[in-house]
Amino acid sequence: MKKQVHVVGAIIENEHNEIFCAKRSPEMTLPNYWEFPGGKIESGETPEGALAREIKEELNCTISVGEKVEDTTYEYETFIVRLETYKANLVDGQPIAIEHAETKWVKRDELTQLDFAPADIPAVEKIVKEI
Ligand SMILES: Nc1nc2c([nH]c(=O)n2[C@H]2C[C@H](O)[C@@H](COP(=O)(O)OP(=O)(O)OP(=O)(O)O)O2)c(=O)[nH]1
Ligand SMILES: [Mg+2]
Repeated sequence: MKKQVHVVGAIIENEHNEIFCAKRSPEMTLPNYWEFPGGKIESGETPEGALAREIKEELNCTISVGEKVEDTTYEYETFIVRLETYKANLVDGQPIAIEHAETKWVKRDELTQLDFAPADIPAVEKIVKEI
Protein backbone atom coordinates (compact mmCIF):
# COMPACT_ATOMS: atom_id res chain seq x y z
CA MET A 1 0.00 0.00 0.00
CA LYS A 2 1.31 3.41 -0.93
CA LYS A 3 1.76 5.97 1.80
CA GLN A 4 -0.97 8.62 1.84
CA VAL A 5 -0.38 12.23 2.84
CA HIS A 6 -2.93 14.98 3.40
CA VAL A 7 -1.46 18.31 2.42
CA VAL A 8 -2.65 21.92 2.35
CA GLY A 9 -1.32 24.59 -0.02
CA ALA A 10 -1.81 28.37 0.08
CA ILE A 11 -2.76 30.42 -2.96
CA ILE A 12 -1.57 33.77 -1.65
CA GLU A 13 -2.61 36.75 -3.73
CA ASN A 14 -1.22 40.27 -3.42
CA GLU A 15 -2.71 43.69 -4.22
CA HIS A 16 -1.46 43.42 -7.84
CA ASN A 17 -3.47 40.21 -8.38
CA GLU A 18 -0.29 38.16 -8.43
CA ILE A 19 -0.04 34.69 -6.90
CA PHE A 20 2.88 33.58 -4.75
CA CYS A 21 4.62 30.49 -6.17
CA ALA A 22 7.47 28.52 -4.61
CA LYS A 23 9.90 26.10 -6.22
CA ARG A 24 10.76 22.99 -4.26
CA SER A 25 14.48 22.56 -3.63
CA PRO A 26 16.57 19.71 -5.09
CA GLU A 27 16.70 18.07 -1.64
CA MET A 28 12.92 17.87 -1.17
CA THR A 29 10.55 15.16 -2.35
CA LEU A 30 9.23 16.13 -5.82
CA PRO A 31 12.39 18.21 -6.37
CA ASN A 32 12.35 21.34 -8.54
CA TYR A 33 8.58 21.43 -9.06
CA TRP A 34 6.70 24.64 -8.38
CA GLU A 35 4.01 24.43 -5.70
CA PHE A 36 1.66 26.38 -3.53
CA PRO A 37 3.57 26.51 -0.25
CA GLY A 38 2.21 24.54 2.68
CA GLY A 39 2.59 21.03 4.01
CA LYS A 40 1.12 18.11 5.84
CA ILE A 41 -1.77 18.46 8.24
CA GLU A 42 -0.78 17.18 11.69
CA SER A 43 -3.16 15.30 13.95
CA GLY A 44 -5.65 17.56 15.70
CA GLU A 45 -5.17 20.42 13.24
CA THR A 46 -7.78 21.97 11.00
CA PRO A 47 -6.66 22.45 7.38
CA GLU A 48 -6.70 26.22 7.90
CA GLY A 49 -4.67 25.98 11.10
CA ALA A 50 -2.13 23.67 9.50
CA LEU A 51 -1.77 26.02 6.55
CA ALA A 52 -1.15 29.09 8.69
CA ARG A 53 1.43 27.14 10.71
CA GLU A 54 3.24 25.83 7.62
CA ILE A 55 3.41 29.28 6.03
CA LYS A 56 4.86 30.74 9.22
CA GLU A 57 7.44 27.93 9.35
CA GLU A 58 8.40 27.98 5.66
CA LEU A 59 8.03 31.64 4.75
CA ASN A 60 8.12 33.49 8.08
CA CYS A 61 4.93 35.47 7.49
CA THR A 62 1.34 35.41 8.70
CA ILE A 63 -1.64 34.70 6.46
CA SER A 64 -5.39 34.68 6.80
CA VAL A 65 -6.89 31.62 5.13
CA GLY A 66 -9.94 32.13 2.93
CA GLU A 67 -12.05 29.95 0.66
CA LYS A 68 -11.10 26.50 -0.50
CA VAL A 69 -10.13 26.34 -4.18
CA GLU A 70 -9.60 22.67 -4.93
CA ASP A 71 -9.43 19.26 -3.26
CA THR A 72 -7.53 16.78 -5.41
CA THR A 73 -6.09 13.35 -4.86
CA TYR A 74 -3.11 12.43 -7.02
CA GLU A 75 -1.22 9.16 -7.12
CA TYR A 76 2.52 9.60 -7.54
CA GLU A 77 4.82 6.64 -8.15
CA THR A 78 5.66 6.17 -4.47
CA PHE A 79 2.85 7.88 -2.53
CA ILE A 80 -0.65 9.30 -2.78
CA VAL A 81 -1.31 12.94 -1.96
CA ARG A 82 -4.59 14.61 -1.13
CA LEU A 83 -3.94 18.28 -1.78
CA GLU A 84 -6.39 20.91 -0.53
CA THR A 85 -5.65 24.43 -1.74
CA TYR A 86 -7.01 27.58 -0.11
CA LYS A 87 -6.93 31.24 -1.02
CA ALA A 88 -4.95 33.30 1.43
CA ASN A 89 -3.85 36.85 2.09
CA LEU A 90 -0.82 38.21 3.91
CA VAL A 91 -1.69 39.87 7.17
CA ASP A 92 1.81 40.34 8.58
CA GLY A 93 5.25 40.34 6.95
CA GLN A 94 6.40 39.33 3.47
CA PRO A 95 7.16 35.73 2.47
CA ILE A 96 10.87 34.87 2.73
CA ALA A 97 12.06 31.53 1.31
CA ILE A 98 13.51 29.50 4.16
CA GLU A 99 13.56 26.10 2.48
CA HIS A 100 12.43 26.70 -1.12
CA ALA A 101 14.92 27.08 -3.99
CA GLU A 102 13.12 30.06 -5.52
CA THR A 103 9.92 32.04 -5.12
CA LYS A 104 8.04 34.52 -7.25
CA TRP A 105 4.83 36.49 -7.61
CA VAL A 106 3.15 35.42 -10.84
CA LYS A 107 0.27 36.90 -12.82
CA ARG A 108 -2.64 34.51 -13.28
CA ASP A 109 -2.16 34.15 -17.04
CA GLU A 110 1.51 33.25 -16.53
CA LEU A 111 0.89 30.50 -13.97
CA THR A 112 0.74 27.75 -16.59
CA GLN A 113 4.30 28.58 -17.70
CA LEU A 114 5.64 27.18 -14.44
CA ASP A 115 6.30 23.48 -14.02
CA PHE A 116 3.85 22.81 -11.18
CA ALA A 117 3.73 19.49 -9.30
CA PRO A 118 1.19 17.22 -11.04
CA ALA A 119 -1.21 17.31 -8.07
CA ASP A 120 -1.44 21.10 -8.43
CA ILE A 121 -2.66 21.21 -12.02
CA PRO A 122 -6.42 21.24 -11.25
CA ALA A 123 -5.93 24.15 -8.81
CA VAL A 124 -3.76 26.04 -11.29
CA GLU A 125 -6.37 25.61 -14.03
CA LYS A 126 -9.14 26.84 -11.76
CA ILE A 127 -7.19 29.93 -10.72
CA VAL A 128 -6.21 30.78 -14.30
CA LYS A 129 -9.87 30.62 -15.37
CA GLU A 130 -10.83 33.21 -12.74
CA ILE A 131 -9.47 36.06 -14.88
N1 LIG B 1 3.25 22.01 0.10
C1 LIG B 1 2.87 21.46 -1.04
N2 LIG B 1 3.11 20.14 -1.24
C2 LIG B 1 2.71 19.62 -2.40
C3 LIG B 1 2.05 20.40 -3.39
N3 LIG B 1 1.77 19.58 -4.46
C4 LIG B 1 2.24 18.35 -4.16
O1 LIG B 1 2.18 17.35 -4.87
N4 LIG B 1 2.81 18.37 -2.89
C5 LIG B 1 3.42 17.21 -2.22
C6 LIG B 1 4.92 17.39 -2.08
C7 LIG B 1 5.24 16.58 -0.86
O2 LIG B 1 5.62 15.27 -1.27
C8 LIG B 1 3.94 16.48 -0.09
C9 LIG B 1 4.02 17.16 1.26
O3 LIG B 1 4.35 18.51 1.16
P1 LIG B 1 5.57 19.15 1.97
O4 LIG B 1 6.87 18.59 1.58
O5 LIG B 1 5.39 20.63 1.80
O6 LIG B 1 5.28 18.75 3.47
P2 LIG B 1 5.83 19.46 4.78
O7 LIG B 1 6.00 20.94 4.52
O8 LIG B 1 4.94 19.03 5.90
O9 LIG B 1 7.31 18.94 4.89
P3 LIG B 1 8.02 17.80 5.77
O10 LIG B 1 7.75 18.14 7.20
O11 LIG B 1 7.43 16.51 5.34
O12 LIG B 1 9.45 17.93 5.36
O13 LIG B 1 2.94 17.07 -0.91
C10 LIG B 1 1.80 21.77 -3.16
O14 LIG B 1 1.24 22.52 -3.98
N5 LIG B 1 2.22 22.25 -1.97
MG1 LIG C 1 6.07 22.23 2.81
